[in-house]
Amino acid sequence: MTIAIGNDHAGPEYKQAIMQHLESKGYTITNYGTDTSESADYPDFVHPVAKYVNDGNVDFGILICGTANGVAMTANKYQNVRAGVCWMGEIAELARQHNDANIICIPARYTSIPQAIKMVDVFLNTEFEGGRHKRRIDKIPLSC
Ligand SMILES: O=C(CO)[C@H](O)[C@H](O)[C@H](O)COP(=O)(O)O
Repeated sequence: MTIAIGNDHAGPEYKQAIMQHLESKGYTITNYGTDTSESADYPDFVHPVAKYVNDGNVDFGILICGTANGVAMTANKYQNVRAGVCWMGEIAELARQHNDANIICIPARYTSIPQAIKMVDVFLNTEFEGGRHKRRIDKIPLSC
């Protein structure tokens, strides 16, 4: 499974821990985030991650900023992206089961690294349920 990951200055440690965890499990990850705590602008790394997911070049994206709102807002500008803000395992599970989310957005300043890793594991290992949820996600894109 291939993954694109990105983060701003709020989350380099979270990104490193998630990458280390996933690489030890055999995932292929491309890193578009910053590796320092120097102030950075989240759209600069969200666009490459979201574009890769949007174009089907990777299976999933992982985005990290302080609240997760900025990265989610930016990523959801892309037609084929469904980016969900997640703060606990059950929300990450439902983001996949009900929303077919293809990017998980993690609020580094409001969750722990172990919790973030748990959410990512759940997210990557949960299938979309389809059915009524497929009908609903098909209504998300703007037709105008
Ligand atoms: O949470 C964020 C965007 O939704 C970002 O992580 C920003 O860093 C956040 O807005 C805080 O900004 P600051 O420059 O770290 O004060």
